Amino acid sequence: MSPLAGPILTAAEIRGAEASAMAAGATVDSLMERAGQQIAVAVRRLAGANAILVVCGPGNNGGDGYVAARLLREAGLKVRVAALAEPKTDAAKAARAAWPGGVEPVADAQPASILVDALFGTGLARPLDAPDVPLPSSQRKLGSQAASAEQPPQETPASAGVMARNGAAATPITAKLRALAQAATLTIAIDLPSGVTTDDGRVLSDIPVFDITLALAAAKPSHLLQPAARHCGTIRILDIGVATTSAAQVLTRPNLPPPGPDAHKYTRGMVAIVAGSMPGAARLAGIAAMRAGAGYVLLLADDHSGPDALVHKPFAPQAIADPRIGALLIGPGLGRDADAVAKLDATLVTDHPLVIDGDALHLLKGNRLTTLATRDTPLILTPHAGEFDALFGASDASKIKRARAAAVQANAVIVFKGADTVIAGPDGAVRVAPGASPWLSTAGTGDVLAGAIAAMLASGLAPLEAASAGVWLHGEAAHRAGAAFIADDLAQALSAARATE
Ligand SMILES: NC(=O)C1=CN([C@@H]2O[C@H](COP(=O)(O)OP(=O)(O)OC[C@H]3O[C@@H](n4cnc5c(N)ncnc54)[C@H](OP(=O)(O)O)[C@@H]3O)[C@@H](O)[C@H]2O)[C@@H](O)CC1
Ligand SMILES: Nc1ncnc2c1ncn2[C@@H]1O[C@H](COP(=O)(O)OP(=O)(O)O)[C@@H](O)[C@H]1O
Ligand SMILES: [K+]
Repeated sequence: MSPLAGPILTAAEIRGAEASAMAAGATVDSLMERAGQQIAVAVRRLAGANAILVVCGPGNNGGDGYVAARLLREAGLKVRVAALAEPKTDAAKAARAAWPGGVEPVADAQPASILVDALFGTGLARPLDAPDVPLPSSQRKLGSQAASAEQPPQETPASAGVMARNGAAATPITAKLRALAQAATLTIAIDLPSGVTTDDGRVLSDIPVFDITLALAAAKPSHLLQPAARHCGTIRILDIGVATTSAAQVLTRPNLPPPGPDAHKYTRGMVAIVAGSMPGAARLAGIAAMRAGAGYVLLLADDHSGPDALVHKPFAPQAIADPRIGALLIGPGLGRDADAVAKLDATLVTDHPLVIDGDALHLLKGNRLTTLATRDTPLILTPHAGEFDALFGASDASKIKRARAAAVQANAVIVFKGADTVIAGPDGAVRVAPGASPWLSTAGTGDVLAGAIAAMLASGLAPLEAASAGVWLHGEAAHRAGAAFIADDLAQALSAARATE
């Protein structure tokens, strides 16, 4: 059981990885047995001596549930199984046959302190209450081990079940799942919470928020993309012997060594920031750049407020021509007037590595974006959802797909911000940031991020690494800043975030 990290695989990619494992000698049954073993070990650790209810669906996610239930029972735990429908796959049928206890219809299942959701995983195809799934044909083997579990099930007429075959009014699956979850002290989803898509972070049904999700083999996009990610709770990855690789990775702590003994301010990186009609935003970015570790930050603004360490100069084409500039940031508080346009156009003709944020992103629409894409020097764009839609068009596609397409279009690294920030490069590399603090939803935090990224770019990191390091530092600073912080506090907290080894 390892923390959320490593590659992020779509449903098709995980099926490909599974196929490779099978080409190398594994079988669906052996993979399912291994998955069930790992789940049983994890659940046992989490459940203690508490009674467990495993709810199983008709596919291989349900199969994993039957295997885990059998192994947990063999380990002496009180386990009951409830099924939504008879297993459909051969492996799930075999797993069901090997489960020696009874099987209750989910609709009738009494709760247990530990709820294990093995209804659907990567095969979920539609909202939970949409399909006509029949009840298990053999109801249950009462008098078996099930009777010794906490709150053993009572006999219930078949007509009372979810999606009863006689067409009687059905209890919606989601309502039942919510009720079972509410009555449990710990809820554990196998692979994915049932009711979320695998690839794009959508939640198809009104499902509960789980305490823990045990992701099999690797993270999937919906473990990270909102709103699905918030239904996962704490995510742990289980190694089930399937090798996984992907161009998409969970964002992790960057390797940022402290300055060497021979460092000087220019070797640590010089950031220049173009200020505009709201100089406070550019100032915040400047403070953030300094606290993220830049050696020299130049604020191209007419006013002189802010910390003394921040060097001020009025904006002028010769000021941005300084060859020592390692990254030039434009956008925070720039405005969209003629002055802003002139500053942006002067900036775009330099050959400095660029970070473009905020208002400047709106001004890129059309020709400027097309021209920018032909530029060879490093470029990072940091849109929030509104800026992204304005620049690249709105779409229902997954945030990862959209960020990748935008990166190709702009020939730039895209930092698509939000509660689930996605960083994408034109070569298809993707990093997705997990667990951002919702307290970041306050004005000015994007300016702080832009400053942190500019500092990383000026330090010499490649654009994808610079953007990733900036997003990580920003997230770490937010956790350190705690609750109800303001953007100034966040910028301040970057120093401590940068100091972590
Ligand atoms: N990755 C690995 O290496 C390994 C993965 N393993 C496990 O396999 C899981 C994927 O299994 P899976 O492909 O069988 O899909 P799963 O999620 O069980 O559901 C598919 C079934 O549900 C049905 N169905 C779909 N939506 C529905 C709905 N709303 N309501 C009702 N029914 C619905 C669908 O029916 P159909 O659409 O075909 O009519 C089909 O019958 C994966 O998450 C992991 O747990 C391990 O066992 C081995 C190693
Ligand atoms: N609900 C949220 N949860 C986590 N992070 C968030 C949330 N809302 C915003 N953020 C983060 O806060 C920052 C806000 O940036 P932005 O929208 O540009 O704000 P501003 O323009 O006011 O500086 C981004 O880094 C974004 O990823
Ligand atoms: K599940």
